[in-house]
Amino acid sequence: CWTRYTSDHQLVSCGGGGGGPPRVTYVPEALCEKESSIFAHYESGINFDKYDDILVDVSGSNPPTAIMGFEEAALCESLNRNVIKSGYKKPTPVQKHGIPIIAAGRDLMACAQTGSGKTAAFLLPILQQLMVDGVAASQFSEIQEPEVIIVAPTRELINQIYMEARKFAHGTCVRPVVVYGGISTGHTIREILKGCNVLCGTPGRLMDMIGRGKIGLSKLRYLVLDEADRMLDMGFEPAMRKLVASPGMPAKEDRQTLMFSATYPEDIQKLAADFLKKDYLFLAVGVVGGACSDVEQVVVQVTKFSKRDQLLEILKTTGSERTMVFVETKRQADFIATFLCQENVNTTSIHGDREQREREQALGDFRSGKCPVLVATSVAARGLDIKDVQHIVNFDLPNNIDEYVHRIGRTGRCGNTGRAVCFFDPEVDSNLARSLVKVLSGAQQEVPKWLEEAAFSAYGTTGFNPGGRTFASTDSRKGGSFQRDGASHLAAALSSGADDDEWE
Ligand SMILES: Nc1ncnc2c1ncn2[C@@H]1O[C@H](COP(=O)(O)OP(=O)(O)OP(=O)(O)O)[C@@H](O)[C@H]1O
Repeated sequence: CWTRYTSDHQLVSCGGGGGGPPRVTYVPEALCEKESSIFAHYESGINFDKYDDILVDVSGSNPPTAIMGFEEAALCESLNRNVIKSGYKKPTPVQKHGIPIIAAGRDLMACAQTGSGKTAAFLLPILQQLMVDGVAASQFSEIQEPEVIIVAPTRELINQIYMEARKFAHGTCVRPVVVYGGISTGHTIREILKGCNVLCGTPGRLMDMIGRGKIGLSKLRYLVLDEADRMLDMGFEPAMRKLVASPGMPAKEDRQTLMFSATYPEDIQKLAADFLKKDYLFLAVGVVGGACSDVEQVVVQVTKFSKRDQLLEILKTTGSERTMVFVETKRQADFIATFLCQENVNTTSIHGDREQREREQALGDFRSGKCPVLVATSVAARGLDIKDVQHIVNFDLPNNIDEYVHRIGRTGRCGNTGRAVCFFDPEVDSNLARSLVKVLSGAQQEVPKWLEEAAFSAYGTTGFNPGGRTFASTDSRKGGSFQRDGASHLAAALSSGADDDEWE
């Protein structure tokens, strides 16, 4: 029997009649155990120290004092060694504040710009606590009871988080395991049964493993939702509610729940509070939902007929520099990738209709530079941390501004700079004009006159204040100050087409 999420976000099953989807037999290649591979990293960029100038706001009662350096985190020797080998010299703001908050046992909803180190902000204090408590190296058992569950919306992202957990836990007794769809279930189960302290998973496969009785929840102490706003919107909210209601899952008072993202629509924040203890802390680094200011954003007016030629023009100037081209549908991804290959541009593509083997191959070829152009749907918009991505092209605009912020955040990471070109077709994109102007001005980017005009004519002038800076503090418990325009986020999620493939 099988259950899965359809492209329109419904959980369906075979109804007991068997005859489900074809059996997945893909087993990813074994990981390289060499330290040079485990700790491979890229250098932080010239703007890394500018992180210190970003305004930070922590709301909620009695927040602990921030740390200024990793030494103040009092990490145990092995963790400290791994932090050094990872090339981390100084914590980023979300780490300075997030690490002591988590170490103090508090629930947390944290918002910080793309590429600013949110993953280590939750992994380090969790691993530190497991080490302090002497969590035993788990051994073979028919049921594993992890202390930590981390969930993320896409397969590639959860795999990346797993790789980070494996890196920081290197040489310790803590064993992370990753589970996600598209790979052999038998392989997944075998990996779990070898021992599992930190379970990283996409919701579908995670619930499957819990349902099969391979994962018990009674020892769970930490539940982490990365890309939390995505994990709680229309697509995943039912799965998250099912997860926290699973037999054995400690009540929210008895576990620590941690949420991280670069964007937090207010309606999602309100909903997220259901999963958190009443006294959770809200950490905002910079403007909630703001774009990374290390990314130069350029908006180009196009027509649907001129886009392909304009893309080719751009790719002529980028040469072998790594470029991600975002499109809206899987069909469009195939179409544009084929077009670019025909034009002799080394291109690969990633989207939800490709087999997992192909998706991993595509990402590998892009990472290695074999294919410097990756055409992607929103499945690659969030979280992916790829060295030397210098350019983003939004060939099609997404249907909500948060997705745009995540997409352009694939460049300009960790203090490095990047460039994002966005094609704006007034025929189809005018509903995004106003929020685009806000994001551009919020990140001190030039706003083209024609776009400002499009924003005015699309929405009228009432309350439209593109230059108005709104500071971070937008904890919804304070009433919030970040004005979202147009339809609510939930409506935006609902309106996403049937070709939307972000649900794993
Ligand atoms: N303190 C640090 N010093 C140097 N590099 C760091 C530090 N913290 C994180 N990094 C590196 O910065 C990069 C971005 O980190 P990470 O992927 O955690 O960002 P993020 O905030 O989760 O981004 P996104 O919102 O896109 O998911 C990674 O390569 C990570 O190893």
